[in-house]
Amino acid sequence: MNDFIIAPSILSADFARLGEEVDNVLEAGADIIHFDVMDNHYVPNLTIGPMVCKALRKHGVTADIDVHLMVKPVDRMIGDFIEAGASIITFHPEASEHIDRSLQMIRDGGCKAGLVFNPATSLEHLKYVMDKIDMVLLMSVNPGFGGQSFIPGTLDKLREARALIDASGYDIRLEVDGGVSEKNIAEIARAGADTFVAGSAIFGKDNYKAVIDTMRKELASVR
Ligand SMILES: O=C(CO)[C@H](O)[C@H](O)COP(=O)(O)O
Ligand SMILES: [Fe+2]
Repeated sequence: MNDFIIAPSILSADFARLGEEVDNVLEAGADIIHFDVMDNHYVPNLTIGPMVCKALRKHGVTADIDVHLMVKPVDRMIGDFIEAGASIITFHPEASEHIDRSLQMIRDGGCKAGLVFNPATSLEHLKYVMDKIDMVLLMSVNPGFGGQSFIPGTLDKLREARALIDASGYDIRLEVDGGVSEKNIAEIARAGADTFVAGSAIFGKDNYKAVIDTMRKELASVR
């Protein structure tokens, strides 16, 4: 995998041509696929579930599928997404009664596990589960919709999360999700992120490769 990972969010893809959209964005240079699951309960929107993940695998997608669960309760969906071929499963601490157990379920199922922090959610939980996570995902918008603006306070929070991860000594990726584009990706990387979710910035353009190439060029100026 690249040092920096670009993870297009299929939330902004054309759902009527999803397999083709995923093929195209991977062909254009994306590293992994970000898969947003919303339940109209934990967040005020409704998207796609494990059947769609399974269908993408059946379609021939071999890239990692990064499943971002915005559902409450979360445990039942963890099992279903493991079975559906997810590679990474992240969830919000507010959506689990037993965070440690939910993380363990994900790893026991052979997937990488991560916790997602909303813009106003403290990173406090992290220190108790550093040995059980592979990914920290910081939301840079309030979850539920694509196409929102990046919340600038996320940069300080990224620096805080980066310091905690580095001090832990564990191999944990730091992902950022919401309002990421070729315009701000370098600044976000300088704050400590290494994995970048981008939905509208990529799928909103005609030429996915041109956007991803520009993002890589911007990232190359950081490290
Ligand atoms: O989790 C999400 C929203 O809850 C999406 O992944 C995120 O919003 C990506 O979309 P965009 O890049 O357009 O902001
Ligand atoms: Fe997401």
